[in-house]
Amino acid sequence: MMQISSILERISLPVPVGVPGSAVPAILVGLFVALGGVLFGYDTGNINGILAMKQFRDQFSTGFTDTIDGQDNQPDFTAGQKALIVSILSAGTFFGALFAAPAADKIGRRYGLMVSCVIFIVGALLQVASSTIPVFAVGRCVAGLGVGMLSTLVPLYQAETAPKWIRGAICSAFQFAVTFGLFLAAIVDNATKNRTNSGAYRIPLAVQLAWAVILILGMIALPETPRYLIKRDRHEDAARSLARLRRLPMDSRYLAEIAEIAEHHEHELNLGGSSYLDCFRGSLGKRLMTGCLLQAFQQLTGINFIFYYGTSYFSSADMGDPFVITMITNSVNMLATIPGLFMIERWGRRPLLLFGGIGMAVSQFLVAGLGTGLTQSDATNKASIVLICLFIFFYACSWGPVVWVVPGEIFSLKVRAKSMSLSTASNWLINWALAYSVPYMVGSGTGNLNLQAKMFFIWASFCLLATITVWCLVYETKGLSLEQVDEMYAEIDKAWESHDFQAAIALRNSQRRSVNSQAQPWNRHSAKAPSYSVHIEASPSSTLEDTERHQSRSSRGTIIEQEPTIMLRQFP
Ligand SMILES: OC[C@H]1O[C@](O)(CO)[C@@H](O)[C@@H]1O
Repeated sequence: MMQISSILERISLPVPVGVPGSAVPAILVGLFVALGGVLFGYDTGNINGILAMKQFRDQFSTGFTDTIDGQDNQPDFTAGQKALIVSILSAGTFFGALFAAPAADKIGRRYGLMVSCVIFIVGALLQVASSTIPVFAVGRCVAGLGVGMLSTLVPLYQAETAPKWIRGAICSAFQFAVTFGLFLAAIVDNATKNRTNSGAYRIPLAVQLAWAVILILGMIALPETPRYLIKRDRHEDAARSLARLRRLPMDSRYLAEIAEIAEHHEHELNLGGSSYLDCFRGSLGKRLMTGCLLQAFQQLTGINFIFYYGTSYFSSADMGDPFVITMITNSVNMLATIPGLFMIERWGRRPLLLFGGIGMAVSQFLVAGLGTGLTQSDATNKASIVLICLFIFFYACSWGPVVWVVPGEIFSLKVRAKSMSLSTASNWLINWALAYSVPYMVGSGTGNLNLQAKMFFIWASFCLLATITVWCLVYETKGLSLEQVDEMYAEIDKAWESHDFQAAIALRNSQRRSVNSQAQPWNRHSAKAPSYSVHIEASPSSTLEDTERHQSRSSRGTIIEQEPTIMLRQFP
């Protein structure tokens, strides 16, 4: 950890001028918890290879046989058994995502993450120990609960600890970890598949325990998020946590950020409650719709058609060695996430989603056109594979990561965990529905639609719909603090005008920087670390008008904000 920290110190990060403290601890913390993404990717990815392993089929088959690799009467699973084994995980993840909110609000983001890992470990152990389908399925469902919780809690933890100027990249690291997990699962499955004992499937299943144990051990040392601590009225602990994350002394005047967050939270609570019902009201409802639609459309892009069913699709379409193609698609997926980490901070969330949506739609329309309009040849197959890789590229640098970033940024602290968990649950719901129905849509034979390459017309159309949704609903959150995002939703009615708010904030920040550069650090000579209590100069019934008292608007609608009256009172 120390070494990574000194390496990062040497890498010259383009830290904005005037940002106090160091970003390194928060970056390391954000990257570390992204390990939850490896668990996610590995767990969802390894079943593909395990189901195909001879040792696994011999052990778990209940008597159904099939012709496999040219050999008759091989033990196998019925379609129903396969559907159960594969989709039971998504059922667990869906409920896990929903359960994450009460856990995050009651015991905290940090303990919530630890509990998710413990649940995951129980599920993984059940799978390793199992020798029948029912026990294996229960193990997958329990592990799914853990993965579902993690997929809500990791982006939540990252969003609440990251400095605003690099929050997008840090939260995107979660998706990079997911793709790395998928890639690793393919490699481990391939490495053990020819073993002649139960190690063939038990080793890949046991490997996932390692990620969970490492995550728990790390979480023991990491801080709770300052925003959760504020939510629980533990302002002094919040200041301590922020001081650790920004490497600031406890007497730094920059810890006044705590008071700003607390004041803002108080203000938001005065505007309305924090129940599940409140998540659906007013601008919070609009934000929930944004989060849920983004997560749902991420699955409707058809990405898991490639990652869950790609192997069988490529072999049935006779496109070459399916294992090689799977390795290629996995590598493109992982590598193309890297430019996404930079683009999200350079371009912003909205342009990147629009770019990715259009790119995915065009490439998939072309795959569909090639697959249905022309007679299949070696050349058309190769062209299809290139276009599928292009689709994965557009997905991996945009919709893959951004969809985990935006929900972490758009919700008010009071309902953040609840709204994020509902958004994430939408992702898993559609994931499950597609995992279940796609085999019937592509498959041939009675009862199946035999759509084959026509499937890509469906995915491409969803990509177009997704792009329109982004245009109408997604506000640009790049560079804003989570509290400024709330202000933006209060001020700006139309998503496509959110850019104006960005410009106003940029102006305000540059004015602040010039003031800060002349100011003396608050309480610089204090020998003892002070304790804080937040004193807000507003009546309990304060509403939006209080905020507006501190703001004046120019005739063109630009907000010019004067400093709010926030006092950090020092305990004796
Ligand atoms: O990278 C592909 C993977 O990314 C996800 O969409 C999550 O963001 C998974 O459902 C998918 O398997």
